[in-house]
Amino acid sequence: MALNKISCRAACLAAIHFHPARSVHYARLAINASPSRVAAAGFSSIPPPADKLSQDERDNLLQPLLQAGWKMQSNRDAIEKEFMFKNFNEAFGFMSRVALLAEKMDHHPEWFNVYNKVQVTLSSHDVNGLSKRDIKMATFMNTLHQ
Ligand SMILES: C[C@H](O)[C@H](O)[C@H]1CNC2=NC(N)=NC(=O)C2=N1
Repeated sequence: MALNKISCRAACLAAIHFHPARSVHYARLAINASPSRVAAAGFSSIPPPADKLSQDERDNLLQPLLQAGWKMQSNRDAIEKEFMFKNFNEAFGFMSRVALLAEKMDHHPEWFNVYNKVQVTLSSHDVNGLSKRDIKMATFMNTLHQ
């Protein structure tokens, strides 16, 4: 039993090394173990991360946004856009409406406002890249600012 436990842990550690973000999932595959044996090896069960946009979703869902003023950031899997308004009041009203959606979605923009300008960056921190949550929020922002 002791050797079995050592080999089980070694397999788990190897799985973590190769793909930490999905360690429990790969650990279970690596040791071909039941949840109870994964738990016995010292791993709690965690859900896999919400999925990043697939290439197909980028081609179909992201493209319309890129044609509507959003740009891919050069150094990370994120999109950005600069919104200009007539005055601060309109800019802040935009931010207030987005803030309500952000709280409802539990998904928050990275943004910078000076007077009538709002610079927005969207990315999903939990998957370290773009997800459908970013598509939804960017689309909503575009409906507020035709
Ligand atoms: C604890 C809280 O639910 C999380 O940190 C939420 C908050 N807002 C978020 N916003 C964004 N853009 N990405 C996230 O992963 C995220 N996670």
